[in-house]
Amino acid sequence: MGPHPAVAAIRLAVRRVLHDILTDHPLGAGPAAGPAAGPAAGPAAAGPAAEHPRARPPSPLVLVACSGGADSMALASALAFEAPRLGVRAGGVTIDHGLQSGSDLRAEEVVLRLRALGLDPVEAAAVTVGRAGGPEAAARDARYAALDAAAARHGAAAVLLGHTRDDQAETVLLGLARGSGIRSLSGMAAVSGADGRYRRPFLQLDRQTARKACLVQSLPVWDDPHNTDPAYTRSRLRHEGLPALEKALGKGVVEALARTAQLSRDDADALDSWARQAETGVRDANGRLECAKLYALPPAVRRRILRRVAIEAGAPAGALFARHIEEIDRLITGWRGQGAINLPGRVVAQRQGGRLVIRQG
Ligand SMILES: Nc1ncnc2c1ncn2[C@@H]1O[C@H](COP(=O)(O)OP(=O)(O)OP(=O)(O)O)[C@@H](O)[C@H]1O
Repeated sequence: MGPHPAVAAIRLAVRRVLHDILTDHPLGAGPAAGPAAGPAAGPAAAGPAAEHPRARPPSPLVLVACSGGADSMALASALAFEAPRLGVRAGGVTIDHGLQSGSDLRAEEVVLRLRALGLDPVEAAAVTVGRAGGPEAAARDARYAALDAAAARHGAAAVLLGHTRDDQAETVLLGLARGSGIRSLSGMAAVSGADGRYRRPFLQLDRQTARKACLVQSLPVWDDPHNTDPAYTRSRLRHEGLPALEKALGKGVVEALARTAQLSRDDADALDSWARQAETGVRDANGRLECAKLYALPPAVRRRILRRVAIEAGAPAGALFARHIEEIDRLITGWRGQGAINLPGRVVAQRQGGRLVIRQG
């Protein structure tokens, strides 16, 4: 008898991503690279193949970022199962955000659970969460910095994250509510970070499947109290917003929102590339932006150019909002002699003799 359908689904999702990682990995290691954690697989086996023609390259290491919650425990269990079959080493990292008393003990517990699955290396990393951008953003920044550091320390080829289709739907709704265009509707990418380090195998999988997979494998999971705390926007969306939408629009809404993310991502990528190409055509011989040529572009392309130029001039991307870009845009499309526009990062935009000048003041 095969595994439970939920377990089969999580394993298949992870297997696909491991295949992608092996294809991208410079060593191109596959099953032929030998046992996952055999003597030839560790760092000791590293070294120029030319010096040791018979030495095998080390098999790539894939880490799972695990909070101990159902999604990432399911992910860890599927990685532990699939990795050795594909000649991949599998490890895990849990981050202690230090936001609740006893979080260090919980992190130690997660380490034990990951080791029990057969993962190696496994570590807990403690971080200090700042305040910038609000509690959720600050925790996320600290977490990714620590995951980056762990990946670099262990020479990991990839870090797997347990975001599900439900998380993706929530992210799309949060983007929609920000009102800042299709890039913010495109949610989380299946592959992101430096050199495509972060992979999200469960983006097409629903949260219930991950939970079920933990249940049938008797994996203990930890429910983060933040996930149900109404003080957090995402938690309110998860427990009030999405259920209300499902009630009004039907069960398929989560799937539709996740599909919207993919479609929006493709559209946003295409528009970004159009804007990159169009930018050279709107500059004069001295490299200055010509207002008449900008005017002739579709608004979506023009606004992308304006945003890029403002960031290049020193405006911090996170502080540059749609209303800033609209104001610059009015220098092109609604010109009535208005004065200079102040942007974040002491950047100033003004129109001078048919040219748009954006620079740090
Ligand atoms: N403390 C942590 N340590 C390591 N990885 C984490 C931690 N918190 C989150 N992650 C990673 O980020 C992913 C998304 O986390 P988030 O808390 O947004 O979603 P979640 O649906 O509650 O996930 P989970 O059920 O795994 O906790 C997790 O699945 C995990 O891969």
